Amino acid sequence: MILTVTLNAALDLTYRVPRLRPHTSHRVTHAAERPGGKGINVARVLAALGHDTVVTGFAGGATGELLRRHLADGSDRITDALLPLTGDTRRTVGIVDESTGDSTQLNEPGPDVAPEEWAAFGDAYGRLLRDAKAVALCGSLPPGVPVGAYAQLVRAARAAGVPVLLDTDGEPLRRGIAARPDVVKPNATELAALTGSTEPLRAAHDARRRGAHAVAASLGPDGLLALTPDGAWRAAPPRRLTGNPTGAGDSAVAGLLSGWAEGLSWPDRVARAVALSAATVRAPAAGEFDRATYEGLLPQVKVTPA
Ligand SMILES: O=P(O)(O)OC[C@H]1O[C@](O)(CO)[C@@H](O)[C@H]1O
Repeated sequence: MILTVTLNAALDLTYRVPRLRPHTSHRVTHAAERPGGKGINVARVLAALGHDTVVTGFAGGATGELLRRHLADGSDRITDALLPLTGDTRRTVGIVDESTGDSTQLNEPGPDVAPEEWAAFGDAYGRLLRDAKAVALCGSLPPGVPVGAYAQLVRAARAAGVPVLLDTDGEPLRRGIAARPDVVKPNATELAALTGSTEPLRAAHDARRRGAHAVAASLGPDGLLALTPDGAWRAAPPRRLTGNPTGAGDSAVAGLLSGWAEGLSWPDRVARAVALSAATVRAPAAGEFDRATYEGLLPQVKVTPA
């Protein structure tokens, strides 16, 4: 199975409004809620691609219970190995402006995690790694989890011989990358903040020097840049697609991981990541992908040496 870790899971709420105007009140035309947080989004896409997928992390309180009930309804085909927590799982709110398609995201910080809850996670994670053929560590850290948590989880995966992908930002990324993950998947802003360079290829070289074996940087509508031990590639969709980009980076992670698990070459992995990202932007619900768009775009993704 493929394991995804979401330490700061969320119940994602999406509100659609005809036009978003700050300082005014809005009538919501459509509201949706679903289990979220980056690793859960990755898992949903992996499962839709036919991979046996397990999610772990934390879920607590009434919101955590609701999130787990959604997972248990089976529609996402994900196995729930989330650990209980005393605190209440956070919510995130995405507001989609129907006049432009743009979305505005509000992410709560998340519940406090006690030292004994974090220690219990370390034990459970070690057990889950025994059956994992790859692991993705995704998203922000909730309060109480040490800032070096991802470095610790990367080291544990490497010690267990399980390939590990890291998708986070800020200090947890800076520390995590030094633990030598197989792949990091920052977006352009996160990569620039890490390295101080806004030129993606130069920044990716810097990220590799900091410890990542491979860097796959998502560049929004411009696609993806991969700098790997096998070579460097840019992958771009055939045209700019408009829509809701929430979860597009998570779909890219699923594309990279599923491609790795199926033994695809790096150029084929990045093509899949870009097609899945673009198909997520086009899907009506945030964090899902439109399969027809994905299948139509995949052969049209242009992969060129970088
Ligand atoms: O963990 P964070 O970085 O706060 O991001 C979480 C949020 O990002 C998303 O995963 C989209 O990438 C949402 O589902 C939402 O839960």
